[in-house]
Amino acid sequence: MSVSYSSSDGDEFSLHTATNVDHGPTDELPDDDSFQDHRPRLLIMGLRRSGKSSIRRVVFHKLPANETLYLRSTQRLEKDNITSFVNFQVWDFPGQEFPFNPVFDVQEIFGEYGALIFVIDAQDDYGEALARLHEIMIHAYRINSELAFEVFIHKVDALSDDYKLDTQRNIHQRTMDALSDAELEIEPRFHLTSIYDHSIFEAFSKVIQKLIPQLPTLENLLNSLCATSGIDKAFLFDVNSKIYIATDRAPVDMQTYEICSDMIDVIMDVSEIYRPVNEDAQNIGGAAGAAESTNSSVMMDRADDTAATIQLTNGVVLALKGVNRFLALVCILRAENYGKHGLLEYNFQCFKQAIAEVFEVKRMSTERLKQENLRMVAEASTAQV
Ligand SMILES: Nc1nc2c(ncn2[C@@H]2O[C@H](COP(=O)(O)OP(=O)(O)OP(=O)(O)O)[C@@H](O)[C@H]2O)c(=O)[nH]1
Repeated sequence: MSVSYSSSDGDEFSLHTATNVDHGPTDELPDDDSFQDHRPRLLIMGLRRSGKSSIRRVVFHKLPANETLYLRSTQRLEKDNITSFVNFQVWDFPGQEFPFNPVFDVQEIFGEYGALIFVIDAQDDYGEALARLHEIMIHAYRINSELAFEVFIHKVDALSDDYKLDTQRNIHQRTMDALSDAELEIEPRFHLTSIYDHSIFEAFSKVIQKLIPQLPTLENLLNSLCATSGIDKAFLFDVNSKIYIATDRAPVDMQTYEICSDMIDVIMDVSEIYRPVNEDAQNIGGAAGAAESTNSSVMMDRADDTAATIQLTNGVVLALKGVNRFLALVCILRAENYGKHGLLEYNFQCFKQAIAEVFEVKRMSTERLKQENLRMVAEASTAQV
């Protein structure tokens, strides 16, 4: 296997880790609090010990899966602001609380655009969890019919393939029966997940994709890129979380996804080792912070110029290209197609430019919305005077 890296700004390795407790504001969205509260929201709910905090820590905080054994039970609502190509919030709701208790403001919890992820421990008797799921869905739908409902049938790592499918079928059937009894036309999605493999990242990818209005445009761009460059499969990854936000139309098979996702880890690890010495010096303080923080994340500063290729012994080439601070394209292609390097590079630059334009349109519409809000507030206060 051969590995090569390049970066046009002179850094040989420009991917590196950084600590970022709140994941920080971005240039892409205005960062005043009133505005951030309207980020799309992922609500994670489920019974106690079903695995909610483990999922949040593994996906968004890079906690190794086996360290979740030592997590304490969540006592109060925990919120993460995730800053990436789109900003969103993740709310971890304590398992012992019922969200429709009068102490909670249900409008605040369920009123925002986003998804409700309900986690069911598939290793346990899930009767009680199902009853809770149905109750929450029925109530939440009446508050916000736009909410997407996602059911994670979790901890499936210890289950046989047959048992997994039986469990999924059973949970699906019972849920659809409960919804039809309540005369609601909700279409929840069901995902088999575990923090011990890539399934949890794949499930989150699907959840997030549903919340991205630009998804069809991104998919079309990826389709064109693959068709014109001889690429067999391409994923557009959010590098921090390893969630893929879009892929081309070729079916996703787990092995391809895993190898592309692992490539990001390999490049991160190698670039961490070979990070320039002066960056090490700057980051000594940061390293101490990283040890204390559970919320360290991997950032691709200056990553728009990052490129890496890995050639496997079977002739397949994995290519990674940084698209912007948050996104990287990882694709699989045959060695003979990778040989047409100029064509590939040209097409990739066109792709990158198109992505920048897609997000620029979004930034401008967000900016316009913000100006409109400010104008309305100003008008209201003038009217009061
Ligand atoms: N085998 C297996 N165990 C898991 C998985 N995910 C989480 N766990 C374990 O499940 C236990 C409970 O996980 P938590 O994340 O604390 O559960 P929680 O739902 O946040 O619990 P509360 O905070 O009490 O609501 C921990 O021991 C985790 O290691 C998984 O995918 N597979």
